[in-house]
Amino acid sequence: MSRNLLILGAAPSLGELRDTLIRLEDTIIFALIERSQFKQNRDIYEEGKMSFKDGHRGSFLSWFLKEVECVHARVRRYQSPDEYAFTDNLPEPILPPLDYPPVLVDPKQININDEILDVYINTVVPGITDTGDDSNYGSSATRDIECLQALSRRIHYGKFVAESKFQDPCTHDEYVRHIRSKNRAKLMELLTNARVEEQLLKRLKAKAIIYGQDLSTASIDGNGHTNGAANGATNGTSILPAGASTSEERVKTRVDYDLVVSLYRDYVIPLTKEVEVEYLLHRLDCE
Ligand SMILES: O=C(O)C(=O)C[C@]1(C(=O)O)C=C[C@@H](O)C=C1
Repeated sequence: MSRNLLILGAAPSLGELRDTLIRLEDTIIFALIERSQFKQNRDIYEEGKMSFKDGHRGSFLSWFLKEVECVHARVRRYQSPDEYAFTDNLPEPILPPLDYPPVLVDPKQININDEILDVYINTVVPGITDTGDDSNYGSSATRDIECLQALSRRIHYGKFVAESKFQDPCTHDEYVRHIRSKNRAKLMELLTNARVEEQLLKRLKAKAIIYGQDLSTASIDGNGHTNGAANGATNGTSILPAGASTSEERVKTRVDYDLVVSLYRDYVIPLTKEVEVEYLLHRLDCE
């Protein structure tokens, strides 16, 4: 069960924060599946490919992001300490501020959305889509924004995780020592939990296989179990498709599950850890 920041209070536990990270896995997998139905549509990411009547200079995606983020800023999305905008100079909210519990020290100082955008456009999109152009620019960019917002939220959640680890009496003094000596490597070592990462990647693969199945050609019995689906559907008890007997056999899913796993292994987890280290390095600035 995960609850939002207003309900979690001033000291969310590491368990509660990890629950949110687990729920965000679902959001990210479904967002990737949604984007993968459209072609790569490279032109939407390239500056100068389209001209804008309002004088915008930049890619179609950057135009769309700015418009969407302006609306979201007006309803105070970026006042939430776990929401980070990709564009600058956003308008003030039309709603009064909410009273978020002060969990983080200087919550908005670190924002690595430029890095996330770069990985997303140059690695994720080419990985999950077929090359080519199907003219679905608005639909593709809408899905891109959903993917980017979910990835950004997940990765910047590292600040909350870092704060919780910093507050833990068992490791507090060690964190303070490494922060004072600005020892990034030691901080990285201390905050890393290899077992949690390993479990996460296993769970993610299972989810990507299950959520990614195309059940449109499957016959489904009264208990919701699928039988002999053409496209990687399960036999009800196993996450493997009917006919696939070993975990080595490839399952055809709407988004390549190995790609989802490598996205997390090579980018999402390392970037979250980068945010954690950066946050910790500034943790004592105001004390
Ligand atoms: O759960 C944690 O302890 C985290 O710091 C989050 C996270 C992750 O990105 O999923 C990052 C570092 C740890 O090694 C394990 C997992």
